[in-house]
Amino acid sequence: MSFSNKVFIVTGSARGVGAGIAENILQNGGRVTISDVLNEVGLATTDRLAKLYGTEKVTFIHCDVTNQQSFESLWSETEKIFGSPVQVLVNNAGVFHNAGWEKCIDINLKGLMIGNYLALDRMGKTKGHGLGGQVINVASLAGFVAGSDAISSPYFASKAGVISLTKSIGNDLTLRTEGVRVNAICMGYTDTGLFNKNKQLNDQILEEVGGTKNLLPVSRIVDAFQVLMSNGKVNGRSLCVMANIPMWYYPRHDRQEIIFWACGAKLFKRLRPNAMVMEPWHQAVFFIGFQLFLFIALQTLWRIFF
Ligand SMILES: NC(=O)C1=CN([C@@H]2O[C@H](COP(=O)(O)OP(=O)(O)OC[C@H]3O[C@@H](n4cnc5c(N)ncnc54)[C@H](O)[C@@H]3O)[C@@H](O)[C@H]2O)C=CC1
Ligand SMILES: CCCCCC(=O)/C=C/[C@H]1C=CC(=O)[C@@H]1CCCCCCC(=O)O
Repeated sequence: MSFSNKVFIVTGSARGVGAGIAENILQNGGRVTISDVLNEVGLATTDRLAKLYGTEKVTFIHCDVTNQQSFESLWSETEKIFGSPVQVLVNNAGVFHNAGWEKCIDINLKGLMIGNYLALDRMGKTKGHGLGGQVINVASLAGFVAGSDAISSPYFASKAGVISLTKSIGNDLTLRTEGVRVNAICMGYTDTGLFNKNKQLNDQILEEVGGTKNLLPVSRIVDAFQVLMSNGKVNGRSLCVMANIPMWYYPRHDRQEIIFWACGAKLFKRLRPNAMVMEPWHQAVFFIGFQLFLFIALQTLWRIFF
């Protein structure tokens, strides 16, 4: 997809996934601000990319995403340097739980909230340049599942928050009134530099996923970014990326699931009028029963019509 001079901001892009996305933007003719708290690494990445794609296409601005003022000046400086409005924000900056739980929540969730609201303010029709735009939040599959210990729980909780934020802020009303779409990328373990830093964690993760062949290369996250950029319609969705299988969209409206279980609880009330709670094993029986019912109903229909 050609980005023909479109202006992008990618947070936490000194290295890893963010740097991969920034390079892809340049390869496709866009202009990008690389931003990070790591000045030295950020400047080195920017230098390397400037040599390949032109100094007028890429710049580095220091930004700590947890700081509103820092984020605001990142946005204003970018527009000043490139002389055009920002049209896409990639909220990629993130840390893992080893940074400490408060930092993890601050950077992964609060930082993204600052970014999302700022994007609505600056790109939206109400207060901003009015051209609309896109926000891509880098979440994780960790946002859908449970971690296996208390230590990693802030990371899982922060990413669940990002998925929820994406669903809620990426709603039809906001899209109509502001012209801004908000989606997320939820990937599994990805082979960024990080994997060489902590041998114990590396070994644990590699065992969990079944070897390096099941780690995602950064290029697959770049592909996911391209998918979201080329799809002009999706909003509030999480694009899930796992190794060796196609990507898929997690639906925004998980109301169906709530309705399913509410129907289950209603039926359960008929069987056990005084029960206060439908226990997990009741739910399992209901779920299996429902599948059986569907199977028998479909078989009967098949027999009638064919
Ligand atoms: N590597 C993996 O297995 C996975 C990573 N992710 C997510 O992908 C994103 C990128 O991660 P990686 O590239 O793997 O890690 P990374 O550590 O290479 O890159 C993250 C960048 O964010 C920057 N950063 C940290 N705190 C910041 C702050 N307050 N303000 C601005 N920048 C800040 C770091 O300096 C770093 O350059 C993160 O949000 C991470 O949670 C999601 C799923 C899997
Ligand atoms: C199905 C979970 C996918 C998680 C993908 C992800 O975001 C991974 C990030 C990890 C890379 C290095 C880390 O420190 C991150 C978190 C690792 C959590 C592992 C903890 C073990 C567990 O609770 O399962």
